Amino acid sequence: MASVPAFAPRRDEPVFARLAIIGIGLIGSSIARAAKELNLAGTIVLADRDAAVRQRARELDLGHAIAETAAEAAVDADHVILCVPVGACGEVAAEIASELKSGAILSDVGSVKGSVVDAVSPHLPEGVSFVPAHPVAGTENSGPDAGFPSLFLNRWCILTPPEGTDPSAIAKTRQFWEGMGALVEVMSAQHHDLVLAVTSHLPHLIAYNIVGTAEDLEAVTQSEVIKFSAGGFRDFTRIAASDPTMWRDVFLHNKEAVLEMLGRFNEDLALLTRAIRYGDGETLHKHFTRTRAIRRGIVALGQEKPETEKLRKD
Ligand SMILES: NC(=O)C1=CN([C@@H]2O[C@H](COP(=O)(O)OP(=O)(O)OC[C@H]3O[C@@H](n4cnc5c(N)ncnc54)[C@H](O)[C@@H]3O)[C@@H](O)[C@H]2O)C=CC1
Ligand SMILES: O=C(O)C(=O)Cc1ccc(O)cc1
Repeated sequence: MASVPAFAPRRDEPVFARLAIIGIGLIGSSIARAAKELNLAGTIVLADRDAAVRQRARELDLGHAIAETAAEAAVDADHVILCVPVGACGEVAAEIASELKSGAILSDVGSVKGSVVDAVSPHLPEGVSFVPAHPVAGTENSGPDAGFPSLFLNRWCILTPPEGTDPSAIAKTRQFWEGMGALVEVMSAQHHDLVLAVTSHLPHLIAYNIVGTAEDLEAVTQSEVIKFSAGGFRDFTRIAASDPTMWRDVFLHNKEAVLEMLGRFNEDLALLTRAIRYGDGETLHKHFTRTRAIRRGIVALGQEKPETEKLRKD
């Protein structure tokens, strides 16, 4: 029987001899699946603080071993990736610090970078490099069953190494993410947090808000909000189903940038509100023409429907 071709080239030699993944949710389990399938790491050890998640990871045969603790998983690892909510990165770094070997590269996948750098850096032992990463790829689902190996294919992964980070550690981390099919870009943590506040964090907040507003209305209109929900509202409900712990942490840890973007958003919304109130069709038409061109530009770049959407299991 012919074997199923891998979604990305399988490596002859792994990038890392030993990879440790702490947090076996959507992102951690996707990395484990991709790294195993594509031979990006010789040995993959996973850990999670939740015993039920560890048990499920064993059943799913994720990686090569499931450790009881994060510290145990970190022993002798060349690359350790924190795949836990942003607010937990500091405490996990403290837990594993004494086990990190000299020359190891510590990384994470948090959706916010500045606060993770601040929380992790004080625990970094001598000789260990920290290369924070953010794969800009995900879904509204969480847990070890939600992951899939092609999640990062053709998606951006942003690295935000603090100044003075060993260039070879950055190069290795880049190689690892490119090995999973990601497109890698390097920028400062501060710039990352500002850009992501408008492209990812604010849209999630808007979705959480509108779905809540609609449900409040539902009491008045019985089931009509759900019954007649058109594409737009349905898309919002998908986003609003995203993990509450993860998103609580994102907003608490990217507070300044999100508040800045929310301020601008409210000002622009006030302009549109005014145009509707005073029947200013020209303003509305001009605005909608501008946003349509933005969408069409994204489609032309081929980024509106990533390959992962077609490959993902629903
Ligand atoms: N969900 C998404 O679409 C994306 C998420 N991210 C980031 O990836 C990280 C993980 O997110 P998901 O995989 O979606 O979350 P998830 O909820 O699917 O998995 C997180 C796992 O971490 C474990 N965990 C929590 N605290 C821990 C601790 N102190 N020690 C050990 N394990 C712990 C949980 O038990 C859970 O199994 C977050 O920082 C998030 O911001 C990044 C890109 C996309
Ligand atoms: O499901 C979606 O539409 C997402 O936007 C997924 C996502 C969530 C958080 C991130 O930091 C990156 C990507």
